[in-house]
Amino acid sequence: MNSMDFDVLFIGSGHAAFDGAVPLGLNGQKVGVVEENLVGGTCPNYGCNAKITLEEPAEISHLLKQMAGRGLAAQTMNWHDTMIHKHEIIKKMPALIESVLASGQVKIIRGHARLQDAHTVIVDGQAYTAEKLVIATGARPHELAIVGAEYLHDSQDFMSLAEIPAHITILGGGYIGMEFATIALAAGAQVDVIVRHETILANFYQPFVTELVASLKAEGVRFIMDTDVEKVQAQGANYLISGAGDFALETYYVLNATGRVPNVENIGLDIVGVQYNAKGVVVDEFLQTSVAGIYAAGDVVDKQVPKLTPTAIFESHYLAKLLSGETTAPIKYPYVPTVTFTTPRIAMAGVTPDEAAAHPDVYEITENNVRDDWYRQVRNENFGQNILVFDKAHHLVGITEISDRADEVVNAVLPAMEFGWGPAEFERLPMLFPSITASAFGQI
Ligand SMILES: Cc1cc2nc3c(=O)[nH]c(=O)nc-3n(C[C@H](O)[C@H](O)[C@H](O)COP(=O)(O)OP(=O)(O)OC[C@H]3O[C@@H](n4cnc5c(N)ncnc54)[C@H](O)[C@@H]3O)c2cc1C
Ligand SMILES: NC(=O)c1ccc[n+]([C@@H]2O[C@H](COP(=O)([O-])OP(=O)(O)OC[C@H]3O[C@@H](n4cnc5c(N)ncnc54)[C@H](O)[C@@H]3O)[C@@H](O)[C@H]2O)c1
Repeated sequence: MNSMDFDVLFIGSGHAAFDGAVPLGLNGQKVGVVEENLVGGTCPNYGCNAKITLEEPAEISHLLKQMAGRGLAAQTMNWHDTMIHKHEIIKKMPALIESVLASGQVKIIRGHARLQDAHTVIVDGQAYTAEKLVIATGARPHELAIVGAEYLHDSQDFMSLAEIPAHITILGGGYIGMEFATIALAAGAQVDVIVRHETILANFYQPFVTELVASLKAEGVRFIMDTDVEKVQAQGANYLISGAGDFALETYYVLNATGRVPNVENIGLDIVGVQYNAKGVVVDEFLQTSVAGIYAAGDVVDKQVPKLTPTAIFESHYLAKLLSGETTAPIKYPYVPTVTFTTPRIAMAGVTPDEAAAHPDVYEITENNVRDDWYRQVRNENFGQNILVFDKAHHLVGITEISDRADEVVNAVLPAMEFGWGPAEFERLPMLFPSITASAFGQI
């Protein structure tokens, strides 16, 4: 009989924790999560779900613009009303996830957790013991060490704005920079994006990124490249951003979107001897840290796979199987898909066009112009290309697409990639017609 308070105790209650905590609890284990903020963590409350309730209205507004004169009229997104709608949906998230946790008899402990030893966590002075611990503390916005850093806002601040400022300046050309530029633009703001180097969305296929940037520019977004911001000064209700040389820009709002850093501080890692670095907690192929019995999952982990919700969920499910003895195998990541929720979208999974081009002996590449596909023309889409990568047995191993519905297309073909379907399997798949999936599979 285990005399500890818990069999497994998670620090954090985001996807890296709750997706695995519930099956462990349903399996009869004593499970707890410690949370110092909103239950559910970043993705539901301040990330994916929150963002998409703003991005989808932006996308609908974009679609109406595309269809203007074809039976519909263009309409700008009303920020104030969209925000009320977003709050109505998102404020329910913590209670929803609490009920999911309750379904697995998972105990929620509120407060800040700190490791005391390999089996003890202190939460606001109270000790809790556990056979196994999982560090799932996620990440937070990267802070820029510049003069006037106190005037910078992060993505969470932006998603709480009651009104959209007339002029927004975004620092960073990554996921948040591009997605929030798209949203602010649809709400009628003048948007400037300042990028430190010459590359935007560095992990994505650059010819498609060039098309996305050209589209945003055509809609009015200004990109200021190769510029290091050094100072932000308040000037009444405005801000003056200045940088190397004589760079100066006046704006009403500055969004810092220069990345996220893992939450490794103040949780007792040094006390217990858990190894970590600037990219996160170091784990082995079982997600076990340098201390036996302490594991880590999600954004806090230093890893090669993208730090995204699908990754956090996969890792959490893996740990549920490992810690309940259902598996003894190392983690084997699937193809992790990713998308920028911009208009148009760029989505990808698996082998990239660049990797494929570098290994012509292993891969074959097919390029498709999907914009001219009759079904995409129903929505008068302006963009649409994809690159499919096949192995020599003609199994799909990679896809990159730019189009309004690139996310749906990549999702549709993921099973084919993951389970190695070839032409024979596709022949056995009747698809709803017309549908974006049928359109995507037509190319394979
Ligand atoms: C604006 C934005 C948009 C995003 N959009 C997408 C998207 O569209 N698709 C996608 O796949 N990913 C997206 N992401 C990334 C995604 O949100 C993360 O990959 C995911 O939430 C990671 O989950 P996690 O459980 O590892 O961490 P988190 O969800 O961050 O959970 C960690 C939790 O631990 C708690 N915590 C930390 N330290 C302690 C402590 N000492 N004691 C107690 N509690 C503690 C925190 O309060 C937090 O609730 C987005 C991120 C942001 C910021
Ligand atoms: N659609 C999605 O899946 C999605 C959406 C939003 C966020 N996310 C997750 O959240 C993370 C954070 O997003 P993000 O856009 O903040 O990060 P990011 O890593 O995608 O982009 C950061 C940007 O900031 C720049 N930068 C970094 N340091 C800088 C500095 N000191 N000065 C100026 N520029 C600097 C980088 O060059 C890059 O352009 C993402 O990496 C991703 O894991 C995912």
